[in-house]
Amino acid sequence: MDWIQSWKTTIFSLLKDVPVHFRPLVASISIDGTSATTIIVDGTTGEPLWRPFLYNESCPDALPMVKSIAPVNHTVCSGSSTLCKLVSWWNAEDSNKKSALLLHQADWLLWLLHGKLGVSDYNNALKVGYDPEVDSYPPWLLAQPYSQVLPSVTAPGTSIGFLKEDIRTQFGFREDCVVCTGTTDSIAAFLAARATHPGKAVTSLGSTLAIKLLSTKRIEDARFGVYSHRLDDKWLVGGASNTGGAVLRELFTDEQLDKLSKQINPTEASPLEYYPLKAVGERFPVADPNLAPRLHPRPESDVEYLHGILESIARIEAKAYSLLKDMGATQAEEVFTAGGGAKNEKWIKIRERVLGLPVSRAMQTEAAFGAALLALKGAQQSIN
Ligand SMILES: Nc1ncnc2c1ncn2[C@@H]1O[C@H](COP(=O)(O)OP(=O)(O)O)[C@@H](O)[C@H]1O
Ligand SMILES: O=C(CO)[C@H](O)[C@H](O)COP(=O)(O)O
Repeated sequence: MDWIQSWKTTIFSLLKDVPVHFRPLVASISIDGTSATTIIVDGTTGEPLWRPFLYNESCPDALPMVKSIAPVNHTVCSGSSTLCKLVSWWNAEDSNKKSALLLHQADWLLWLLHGKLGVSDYNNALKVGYDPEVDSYPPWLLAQPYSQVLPSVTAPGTSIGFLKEDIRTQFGFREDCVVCTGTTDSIAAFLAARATHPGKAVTSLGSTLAIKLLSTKRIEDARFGVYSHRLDDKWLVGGASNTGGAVLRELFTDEQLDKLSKQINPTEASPLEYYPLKAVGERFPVADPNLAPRLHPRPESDVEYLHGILESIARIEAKAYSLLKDMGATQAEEVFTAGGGAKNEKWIKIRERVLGLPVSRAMQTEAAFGAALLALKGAQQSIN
């Protein structure tokens, strides 16, 4: 799969999808990307020097070196962190090091639109080691030879520059349309839900299960895959599990999910205990690269099977919130749901029972809505 080409094709086809009469009204653009999806590019041309490292790829070869330089249990101390990907590339590659530049997926796509290489945001940069609290890369990271490839970092939703002239004229966007720094996919989903008070949380039930709880306290512990993203003056505490919709999609079509779910009685607990994963390895609430998927025994009834899987995913979610509480985060009091799983009303009822918290579908379940809110913020800053 040529990921780079497919992402590029997608971004331009999305621009084409904007109705022609709306294009002159677009004041700003921002993008959210999959967190820790990492692209090493040539710092002059922006062309990738290597295939992209996807968010769920692990680079265990780099872990001992990363652990030897980073503080104990820092977020980068996980095989799938952006820093492990960078170190793994750095150790394997002999040429091109001098001209290399690291970008996250959102940074690279935004670059296609604004043309200024080397800009990121403090959400995407968290997993490469950026410290959003002091707003800089830490000294232990800057002391490394590969620190030269790190991008500059600004707050999400900061205007970077105008939409490139050739794109603007080709598609008919306005002259002063600005392109703003973005964020990660699950933070965008949190923003879309418009949850602004500590204690409010968003669970994104997309391909994976990502949890974000608004907290006044920052928590980070790689032993459990827990980290905190900065959200203005507060913290989005949470993590991402490898369980989620991608496992469901391997077993059922979306139509089957819809039909079978309708037959589930959500008030009854399923006795089936699974750990639904697509492959070996879990990140949160247990960080265990060797955790095996558990999807057996499979009952004859598909309704019972799906009930067991949805209930098991809900148990993982409950364990995650309970872990955050034990670690001192602001206590979760309400959970909004985003992503493709948010439309499943029966699952919401199951989760409400298992979590012991009010659970509802977010008003906006698309992460893209959160990215649009960041674009709005950037546009407002440009005007002021
Ligand atoms: N009715 C449903 N109940 C539960 N999950 C669903 C349902 N319909 C779709 N899904 C899941 O939603 C996922 C897609 O959600 P989406 O937010 O688009 O994912 P991504 O994280 O890839 O952007 C699929 O993996 C699919 O299994
Ligand atoms: O698994 C994911 C990719 O779909 C999660 O959304 C992602 O890992 C969450 O990361 P972050 O908390 O940095 O946004």
